[in-house]
Amino acid sequence: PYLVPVVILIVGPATWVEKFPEARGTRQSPVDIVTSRASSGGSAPPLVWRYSVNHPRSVVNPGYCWRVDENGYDSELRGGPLGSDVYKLQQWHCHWGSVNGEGSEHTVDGRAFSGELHLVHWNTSKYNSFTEAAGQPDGLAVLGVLLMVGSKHDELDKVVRLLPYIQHKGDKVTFSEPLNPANLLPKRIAYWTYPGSLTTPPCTESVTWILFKEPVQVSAEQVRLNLCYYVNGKNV
Ligand SMILES: CC[C@H](C)CCC(=O)Nc1ccc(S(N)(=O)=O)cc1
Ligand SMILES: [Zn+2]
Repeated sequence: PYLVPVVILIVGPATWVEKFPEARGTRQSPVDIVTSRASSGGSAPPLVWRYSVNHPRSVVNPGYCWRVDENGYDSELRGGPLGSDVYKLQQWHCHWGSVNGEGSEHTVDGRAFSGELHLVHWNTSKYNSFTEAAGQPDGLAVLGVLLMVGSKHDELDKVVRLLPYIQHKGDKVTFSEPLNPANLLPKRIAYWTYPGSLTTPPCTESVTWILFKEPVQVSAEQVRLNLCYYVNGKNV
C-alpha cells in the first residue's frame, strides 16, 4: 500500500507560543474555575466602580468579537484585589465563540457559558497609558461577566442592535445613546479573582482577573445576532 501523506495543520492557541512566548507562561488565561478549590475572600475591601454614561462610544469589529472603546472618558475601578491602585475602563468586548453557544472563555467546574463579556481596565495609579500598563504584571484588571440565555438584556442591546452595521473586520459605528457599563454587571457582585493574562495574543501576563459568579441573562435572539456576525473570528 502507498504511504498517505499526513499533514497536521496546527491552528489556534496551540500555535500562539511560536509567535508569542508569553503564551508559554505560568499565569495564562482563561482557566477553569474549580469552585471547591477557591479560597474565601477573607478581608478584601469591597470592589467599587464608577463609569461615565453620557458620552459617545464606538463599536468596532476587530475580527474576533465586537469591542466598545471608551475613548478615554472618565471611569474608576478600585478595591477588591486591586490594592490601593485606581484602574480606568479602556474598552469592553464580548466572546461568543463556537456555534453550539458554548462561547465563554472561562469555565466554572468544567461548564462553559453562552458567552463572556470583558471590561478591560488599566492601572492609572502606576502607568501612563493602556499600552504601557498592558505589559506590566499589575497593569490590567478585567471584569468578566458570564452570559447565559434567558431574558433580553436591554443595556447590551444598545450594542447588539448595531452589529448588522459592523459585519466586516475593521468596521466601526459610533453611537451617542447614553449607556452605563455598570448595567452590564450582575446584581450580586460576588466574584472569583486570580492573576492571569490576556486570553488572546500577545497573551501578556498583565491581568488581574475578576470573574463575577452570577451569570447575566441575554436573550436567545441576542446570542443568535452575535453568532451571526462572527463565529470563531470569521464573519458569516
Ligand atoms: C499592547 C496592548 C494590548 C496587547 C493591545 C491589544 C489588546 O488590548 N488586547 C487584548 C485586550 C483584552 C483581552 S482579554 N480577552 O480581555 O483578555 C485580550 C487581548
Ligand atoms: Zn476578552
